[in-house]
Amino acid sequence: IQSDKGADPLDKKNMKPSTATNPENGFSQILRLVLRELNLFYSRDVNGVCLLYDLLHSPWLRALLKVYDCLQEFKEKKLVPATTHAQALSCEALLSAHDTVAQKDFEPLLPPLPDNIPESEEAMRIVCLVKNQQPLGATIKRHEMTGDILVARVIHGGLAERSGLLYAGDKLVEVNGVSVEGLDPEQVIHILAMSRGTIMFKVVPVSAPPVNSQKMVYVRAMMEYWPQEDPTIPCMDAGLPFQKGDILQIVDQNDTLWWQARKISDLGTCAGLIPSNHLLKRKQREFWWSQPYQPHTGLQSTIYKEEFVGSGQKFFIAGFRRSMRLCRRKSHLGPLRAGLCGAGGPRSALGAPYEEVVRFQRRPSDRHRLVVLVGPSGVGVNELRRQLIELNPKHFQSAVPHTTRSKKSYEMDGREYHYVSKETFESLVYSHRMLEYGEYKGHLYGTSVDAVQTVLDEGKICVMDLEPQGIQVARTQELKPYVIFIKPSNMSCMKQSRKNAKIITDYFVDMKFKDEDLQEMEDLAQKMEAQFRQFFDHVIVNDNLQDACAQLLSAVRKAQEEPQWVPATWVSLDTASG
Ligand SMILES: Nc1ncnc2c1ncn2[C@@H]1O[C@H](COP(=O)(O)OP(=O)(O)OP(=O)(O)O)[C@@H](O)[C@H]1O
Repeated sequence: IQSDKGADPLDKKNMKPSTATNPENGFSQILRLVLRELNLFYSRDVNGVCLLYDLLHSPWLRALLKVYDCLQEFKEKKLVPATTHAQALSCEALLSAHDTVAQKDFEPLLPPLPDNIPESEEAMRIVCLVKNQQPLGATIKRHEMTGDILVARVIHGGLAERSGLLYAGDKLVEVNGVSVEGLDPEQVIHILAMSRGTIMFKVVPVSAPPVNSQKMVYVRAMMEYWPQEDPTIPCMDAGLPFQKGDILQIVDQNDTLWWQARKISDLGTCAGLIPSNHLLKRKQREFWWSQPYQPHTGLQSTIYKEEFVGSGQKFFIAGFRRSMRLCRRKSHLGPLRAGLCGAGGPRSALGAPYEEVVRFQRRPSDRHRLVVLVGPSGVGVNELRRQLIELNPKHFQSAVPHTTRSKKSYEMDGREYHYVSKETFESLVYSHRMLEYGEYKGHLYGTSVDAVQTVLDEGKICVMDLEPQGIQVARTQELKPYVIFIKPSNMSCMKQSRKNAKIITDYFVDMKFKDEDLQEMEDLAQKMEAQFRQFFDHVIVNDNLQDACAQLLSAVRKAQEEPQWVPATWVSLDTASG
């Protein structure tokens, strides 16, 4: 450190801004003066001054100040173009690029328009389309009275629609010079199929082309649809197959029977035909009545598991008691549920085939969404739930269930259970405040909406496991559940990963999984997925426990922090995200 004892204190007249001509008057100069001032303090050994002195002496700070001075100097210089012809040159380059593009012969060449068009055909339109790998994207039909071949519908995003030259209602006169008069639509399709390259249509335009003024609607498919298996679809090739749970963008609802839609996973493609809400309901009803009545076989399993006995944690995890879990398995078909919730048998009211959905982003100030885990008995739903809560008990919590059995000496009301009378329990059921309930050894057990809300009101994430029949009851605006399906992996993996897994049943302690148990779990998982997948927001395969737990944590975080598709009825317009 250089000391400059005896230097004058900083005086105001030296604090001039930098100039191009005298950079020494700039920041370097100020730094020099500050250093001189510090020197004085330094000599007086004032605390901390050494540090500041070193800092201001550092080469990097000096280098930075030099750069700053240079920039200041540069700012005052006037910018001049590198060449005086720059403008003229750029103009020339642009014109040259234009000429190169204009003179190029682009493929394919369209045929010249016929020059002998009679005057009476003035109202005709000649449309040339170049066939590529894609279908033309239009369907045709024969007019019942006149026999004319008409364009029945133009598919959104298809070649015909993108050309902007063909409209539903246009009358087809010729295809590639061949008159279509008297032909069947199939014969016209044959001509089209035989044509290669360019196709020329001669059409009489529809007097008022339809305008699609409908807004785009998004729906979740609540059932599956296979056009190949539907003989009533107007054009099988134009059909859009979908599965339960697919999110569809409905682009056209002009036809009351057949809508046009795309899957959101495939928005770049041309739309396809799907049955309208009305038509699908009709099909559902017809199918329903054609089925022989089968009492609900249920999802019961013989596997009854271990009660979780909080392995020495300081916190208490509610909702894992054996009675509650066994009751859930045993009596989810109880007369109360079947009668009240309509979720029991196949003859319960038919749901809507499509559910309108919107993108929903939870705001940080909003309550968390309820996290629901669903899975076949023994797959590890409770193990995963327990692990998640153990990871952060301040953030994740179970709801405290209700029971009508009496409290044991070591239990505390509101900790293991809420102990209530049978009348109170039943009034909760009748007022639809029970998400799930059942009977076990003569007592009622269940989880109430209020118990879940208590957890959510504390700013925590409530994690519960539900029988799939209970999902619909939980799907309300107030709980906005995010449903995760826990699925077993294939049999050989399960045999390996569950080698040491123990299950406690009503009658055996520490029972190992048998092959039949694993097979039953797989069958049950398939049934659950086939019946309820439309309600699953996420699926986790529970093979390796740690992986599954990490996936669960990430899914729960996404559910709370990232936009998700939720039923439109859960969200008022102002909170839906684009
Ligand atoms: N990925 C895994 N690897 C090994 N063992 C597992 C795994 N997942 C769960 N287990 C074990 O399998 C057994 C059953 O799991 P768990 O009790 O969580 O089943 P469950 O799905 O909650 O069934 P139920 O709903 O009938 O109680 C437990 O012993 C658990 O520790």
